[in-house]
Amino acid sequence: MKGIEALIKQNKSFVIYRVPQQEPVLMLQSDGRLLRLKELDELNGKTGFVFAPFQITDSSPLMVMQPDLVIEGWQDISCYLQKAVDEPDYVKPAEVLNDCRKRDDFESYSEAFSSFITSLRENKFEKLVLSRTSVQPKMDSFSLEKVLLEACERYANAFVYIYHTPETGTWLGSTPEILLSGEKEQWNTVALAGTLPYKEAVLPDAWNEKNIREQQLVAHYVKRQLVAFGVTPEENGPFTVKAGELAHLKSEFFFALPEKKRLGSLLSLLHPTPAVCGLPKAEAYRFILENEGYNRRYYSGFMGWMEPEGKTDLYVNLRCMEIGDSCLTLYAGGGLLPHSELEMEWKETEDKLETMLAIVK
Ligand SMILES: C=C(O[C@H]1C=CC=C(C(=O)O)[C@@H]1O)C(=O)O
Repeated sequence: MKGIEALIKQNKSFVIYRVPQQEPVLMLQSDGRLLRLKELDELNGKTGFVFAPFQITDSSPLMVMQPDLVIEGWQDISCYLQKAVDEPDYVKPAEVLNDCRKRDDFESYSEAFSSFITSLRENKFEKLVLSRTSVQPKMDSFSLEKVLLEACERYANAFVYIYHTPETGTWLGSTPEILLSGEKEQWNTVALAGTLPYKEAVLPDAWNEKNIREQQLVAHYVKRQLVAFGVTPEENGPFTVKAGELAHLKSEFFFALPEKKRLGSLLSLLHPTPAVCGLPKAEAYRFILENEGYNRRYYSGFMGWMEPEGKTDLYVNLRCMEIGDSCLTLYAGGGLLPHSELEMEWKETEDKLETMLAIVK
């Protein structure tokens, strides 16, 4: 079925997402006039589907969709998509914003790696996350619906989504990392970091010091930011979790939120966590923007439904790709510490890219 492609051709602003253990939801804003915000704080008091970049710019705006159509469950979503194919009301073709992003070879990764590692070894940073892309040709047989269903099936514990607006282009991903989730008095976030291949259904029990330290830095940061927001979290972990063919270390934080109208302010304290950026935060953020050598756009941003007086499910945009006309741009990164080694870090990005590669092959 070509329903999702039809919606994109009609340049509709929509998202289909599936929170783990929940029914999928399709949301569409038919007037296409989504909120475009300049700062995360502007999310305070807002309700809608948020799509936030790593860095807010004119070409990667912070979008909030306020849908006028919401459909739950595969069956009803499929019926709607079928109707979209038949719809004669063709609006205007979607502009191809960025077909193929670059910087996906080992050479440019190793150049960036050496500037990152030099700064780490000079003790300018405790941790830095270096990321890259991998550009893949889009096969004629490529079907967004098939890829989306495959992602939902394979990655039962992930937040899976496809998102399209004229401003952002089309993105699809399957992420294991909660940024902020909850309702009423029960809220939670996580510190997810450290990566090992998950082989033959056996979770690793021996993590090396580098992985433990990487995750610890994220956990300490998350706790600090929550406390700075006036929240006292209960901490659980770290323990090993599975995410596709990978294992990570995860700590969970549970807390009550007295000021639900200030979710945007809490998000600006949390984002970007050292799972995608580094420490110290402001300096690491600047360093990445200046030295990584490409534009992350929405990779390592966050997305999901936000509703201060209802239920919120926001996830970090990892294990994702940008869908162009002829290419797919896949994204992945990994945390570097002063002792990180080039080949091992490259291999880790390859393993992470496999999450998306496995469903588009
Ligand atoms: C930055 C990514 O993963 C983060 C989440 C889990 C483990 C990570 C790591 O081991 O480096 C990263 O912090 C990515 O998938 O692109």
